[in-house]
Amino acid sequence: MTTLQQLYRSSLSLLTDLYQLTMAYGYWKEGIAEREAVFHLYFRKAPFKGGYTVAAGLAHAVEYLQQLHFTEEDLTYLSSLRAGNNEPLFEKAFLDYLRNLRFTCDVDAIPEGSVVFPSEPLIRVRGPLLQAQLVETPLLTIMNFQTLIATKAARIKEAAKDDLVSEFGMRRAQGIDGSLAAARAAYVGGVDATSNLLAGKLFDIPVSGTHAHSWVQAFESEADAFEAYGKAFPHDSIFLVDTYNTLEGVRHAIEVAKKLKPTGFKLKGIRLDSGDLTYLSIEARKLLDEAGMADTNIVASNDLDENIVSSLKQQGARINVWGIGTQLVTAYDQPALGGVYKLAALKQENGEWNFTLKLSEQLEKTSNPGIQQVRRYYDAHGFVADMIYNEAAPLPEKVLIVSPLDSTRRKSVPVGTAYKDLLQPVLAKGKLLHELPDLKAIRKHRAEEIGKLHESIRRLLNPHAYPAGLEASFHQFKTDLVLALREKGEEALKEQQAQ
Ligand SMILES: Nc1ncnc2c1ncn2[C@@H]1O[C@H](COP(=O)(O)OP(=O)(O)OP(=O)(O)O)[C@@H](O)[C@H]1O
Ligand SMILES: O=P(O)(O)OC[C@H]1O[C@H](OP(=O)(O)OP(=O)(O)O)[C@H](O)[C@@H]1O
Ligand SMILES: O=C(O)c1cccnc1
Repeated sequence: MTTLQQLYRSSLSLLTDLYQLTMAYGYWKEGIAEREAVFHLYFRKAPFKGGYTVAAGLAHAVEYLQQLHFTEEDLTYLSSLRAGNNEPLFEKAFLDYLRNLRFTCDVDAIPEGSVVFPSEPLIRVRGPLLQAQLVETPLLTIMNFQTLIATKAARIKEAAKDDLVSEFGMRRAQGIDGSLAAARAAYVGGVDATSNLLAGKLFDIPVSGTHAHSWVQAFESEADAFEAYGKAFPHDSIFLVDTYNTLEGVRHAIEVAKKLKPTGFKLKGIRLDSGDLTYLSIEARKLLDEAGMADTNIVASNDLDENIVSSLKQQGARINVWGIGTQLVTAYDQPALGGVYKLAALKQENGEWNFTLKLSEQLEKTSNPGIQQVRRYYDAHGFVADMIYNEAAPLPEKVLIVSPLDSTRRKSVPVGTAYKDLLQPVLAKGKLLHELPDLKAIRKHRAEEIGKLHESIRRLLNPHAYPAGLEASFHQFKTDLVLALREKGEEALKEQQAQ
């Protein structure tokens, strides 16, 4: 059973918006359900005002697509839905069509853990219009959240550098799935462990933890509480020292560690959870070092995020393990990625492609037409530029990349620069082409990818913009299409006004 099925039930096919089903019904009635279509999933802006984004969620997206089928229970529910006139919303023959429906599209995707930039398709779905449309909402649910959290985690790891980071967020997460998906995505993004046991089991993530204030409160004294915990966990104790007075707490931890030492006890760490974390960690470090406990870790928690971690490190805090919850799993400062899934090409009856786009007054909201691919140029130092191009059109030899938001910003790439195309085939006619990498491999990939970005793009505050844009002839094609559509709109308006 896949992890999604373990978590929920055999069919997730109703986990979508009603309008996906009403459009599916409409396509079916129009006789265009099987028309070949191409959709792309992409986002418009890097989250957290950052310079890069970490793609995550693909394994779950693929699991979802592969399980797509409507069970009898699903169909019974759909048959119970009523239209305005109280007739069934969907006719029976359509439900019979859904009963036999399986996902048979081609899916190309950028591997999980890759760094990605606005407008780049993370997933491209090509196949029957009805199917490719139907999966919009769940694909977005999965990819938007995991990509957001993986990016937040990467930023936290950027701040924490070589220190260990543990994800502590379950209690503050957006519901049950929020906590599990966040734990997975945070691990993709670079945190080292989670306190969430089910996430540990399902996704094979290392689990770690300390104890709560209630443990200390449950005993006569703080020292009694530490001693009891120490006896139960002689090799794994991290004492939370701030229930009453932090530095007193550190002294009690040291006394207990000394008392239990003859039994083989070794204090793994102390945790600070309030107060001035710089001052307290420096003082705690002194006390521990004086007691010959230089390898006892100092863990900190308390509403931390990448900015506070960065600042604490700059202030000289002696913390070497970070427990991060709320800010990470809720992506507190930007709780949604805003990824979208747009139709970009549809085969006509004559077999030719019609490249389509969604117009918008805002340039950044006008979608890209065509069958898109992302080409990443790189040199010995790392990534140089990304170019989105239309696979269905010839590529000029001389590469010129145009910013999608400002066509006066252009970058030319010398002929012969090394490149790779980022979208890779994952499903062919709905069948998995090869096993997807496990989380450890995804993490390794993420670390390598971030390592290939220039420092100025990695920095947390006001990063430099990585050059990513549209191939110049593709940009021109899009501009012409936008102008033609606008003209058509204006003519229609004039006709309407003349009537
Ligand atoms: N030296 C520091 N520099 C910057 N931020 C810090 C520093 N020390 C702690 N913080 C952060 O300041 C924020 C505010 O902490 P706050 O004072 O509300 O907590 P507290 O009162 O010490 O703890 P609690 O309310 O849990 O008892 C927290 O996000 C904490 O991580
Ligand atoms: O602060 P976060 O990054 O979310 O990390 C998780 C928090 O959860 C626990 O707190 P608890 O539930 O006892 O609440 P409190 O410490 O905020 O009072 C723990 O002591 C951390 O402070
Ligand atoms: O193990 C911990 O210290 C922990 C776990 C969850 C939330 N806060 C702390």
